[in-house]
Parts: sequence; C-alpha cells; structure tokens
Amino acid sequence: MLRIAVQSKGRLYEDTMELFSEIGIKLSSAKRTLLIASTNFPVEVLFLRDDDIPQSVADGVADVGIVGENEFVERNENALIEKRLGFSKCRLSLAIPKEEDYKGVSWFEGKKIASSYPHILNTFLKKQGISAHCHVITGSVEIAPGIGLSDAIFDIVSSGSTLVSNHLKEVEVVMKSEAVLIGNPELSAEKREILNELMFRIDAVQAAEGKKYILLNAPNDNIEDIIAVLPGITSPTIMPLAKEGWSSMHSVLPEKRFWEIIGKLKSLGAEGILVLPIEKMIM
Ligand SMILES: Nc1ncnc2c1ncn2[C@@H]1O[C@H](COP(=O)(O)OP(=O)(O)OP(=O)(O)O)[C@@H](O)[C@H]1O
Ligand SMILES: O=P(O)(O)OC[C@H]1O[C@H](OP(=O)(O)OP(=O)(O)O)[C@H](O)[C@@H]1O
Ligand SMILES: [Mg+2]
Repeated sequence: MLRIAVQSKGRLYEDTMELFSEIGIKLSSAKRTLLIASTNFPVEVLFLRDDDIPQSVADGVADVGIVGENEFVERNENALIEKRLGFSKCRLSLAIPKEEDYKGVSWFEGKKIASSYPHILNTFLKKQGISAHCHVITGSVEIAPGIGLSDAIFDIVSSGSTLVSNHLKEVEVVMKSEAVLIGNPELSAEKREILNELMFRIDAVQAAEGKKYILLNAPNDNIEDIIAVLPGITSPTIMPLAKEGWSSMHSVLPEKRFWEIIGKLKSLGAEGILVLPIEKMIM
C-alpha cells in the first residue's frame, strides 16, 4: 500500500481529486475521514494541510505527496520531485505600492517585506546582495503595506487581481510554481513499483492533454497533401470509403493548431470533419 498525502481542502484539493479520477483511482467519499484507502488500487490518501505535506513525506509518515512547488521549496525537506503535474500554476513575486518608482531590486534595500515564504525570500535577497527584513505572516499578505505593516510583499500571484485590488504592482518574479508529486527518497521496492504504475497513468493523461482526435473524408488525389498538413503521432490511418475515389483519414492533432489546420484541410477538399476529445494516450 502506497500512502499519498494530499491537501485536505483548498486549491490543490479539487485538481488532485480530478487527477485521481482521471487515472482510475476510486476513493470512497467518506466525509471528514482523514485517511481513505482506494477501493481499486493499492493506495491510501492522507488528507493534511499543504504546509505539512513536505515534512510528512520526508519523515515517511506518507510515501508520496501532492503539493505546490512553492511550499515544497519553502519547507526545504528531504524529499524528491518525482513528477511535475501541470496544475495550480502560479508564481512567487515581490510587489510594491503601485505609485512607487521602481528601477531595480536595490529598491528593497533596508525595506520591510511581508511574506509567508521567508526561506525563499531570504535566499533570493542574499543572492542579490540585498539586506531587507522579512516580516512573516501566514495570510492576507497583500493587505500588509496598506495597513503600515510592511513596505512591500512577497507572495503568490496568478491572475494579478489581488495585487491590483490592493494597489500593488508586481516588480520581480522570484519563482514559478506548479503542483508536484514528491516522494520519500527511501521507498521500498514494492512501493516504488506502485508509484511507477501511478506515474505511468499520469503520463497517459498528460500526453492526451491539449490533443484532439480528428476524422475526415478526403478525395484520394489529395491524400498526400493532407498528410503533409496533419501532424499525426506516427502517420495517419487511411481507410477506403464505399464512395469511389474517397478515403477516411484519422489522426491526432494539437488543439492549439486546430483552426490553422482545419482551414488547410477544407481547402484540400476534406469533408465530414469530426474532432473528438482524447482521454488518455499511451505512446
Ligand atoms: N491564485 C492561485 N492560482 C494558482 N495556484 C495557486 C493560487 N494560490 C495558491 N496556489 C497554489 O495552490 C497551493 C495551495 O493554495 P491554498 O490557498 O489552498 O493554500 P493554503 O491556504 O495554504 O491551504 P492550507 O489550508 O492547506 O494550508 C499554493 O501553495 C500554490 O501552490
Ligand atoms: O493573482 P491572483 O489570481 O489574484 O491570485 C493570488 C492570490 O491567490 C491566493 O490566495 P487565495 O485566493 O487562495 O486566498 P487565501 O488567502 O485564502 O489563500 C494567493 O495567496 C494570492 O492572495
Ligand atoms: Mg497552507
């Protein structure tokens, strides 16, 4: 049995539960239970506050954990990043009152900075040769300059709207973050095997992200030109249609290029174009 530490509630919780469902891990939804075993896979989920996840993995209370990279780096615990998960993307940035004139990082010399991330902040300041004071608070960081608690802040930014509503501007991006799967460095061979199966399934879900399955009918004369437009995994599948001189073509394409490719396909005489979602892809 592999024990996975997951945030009990908050931003990471929803995305993590969705990932479990996509990789076919069923959990009985017993409310307020802090440890739940899967009914169809040898894992159990331990629900914790995100702050406690890195240490629980380092200590072996949990074998692996899903946590924001920001929290993992801040805690500086002995665990390894096994996989980047691509959700809960944000950045850790320095921000100052918007009317301040900012010419560079030397602005922070001698200043007081409110943050929940003292370790990451102090490491950055030291590297830049800046001496400033970090005032540690655990939440509502953006309000600190407005109430005279600090001159600046160092906190999570995503859309930037919290900064705007608190009359702040982002001036330095110190780190980019996303959810990561972290693991205890000394997993037994049995646990490592379960983790490998888990990561294989995550890979299949990630490979399918942003990809679409496309089916179309094409005149045989234009098949070569259409193949040149379709960026298939290996090469497109081509099957003859009952209609003389026509074929059905199947391929996979990146969603981002969808409109650009569709235009070219139509001009090459493609008809009956169907675009379908792909759930999983095993290469
Ligand atoms: N606005 C955001 N956009 C995207 N990701 C975010 C955002 N805010 C936070 N995150 C990411 O989600 C993680 C969890 O954020 P959340 O606000 O749920 O944490 P928390 O309040 O510390 O929760 P807990 O009660 O578990 O300590 C953060 O560490 C960060 O990696
Ligand atoms: O750039 P934005 O898109 O505005 O996001 C940034 C905000 O999101 C997080 O807070 P959250 O909303 O999770 O509230 P919290 O204080 O309860 O953690 C974070 O602490 C920032 O305050
Ligand atoms: Mg927290």
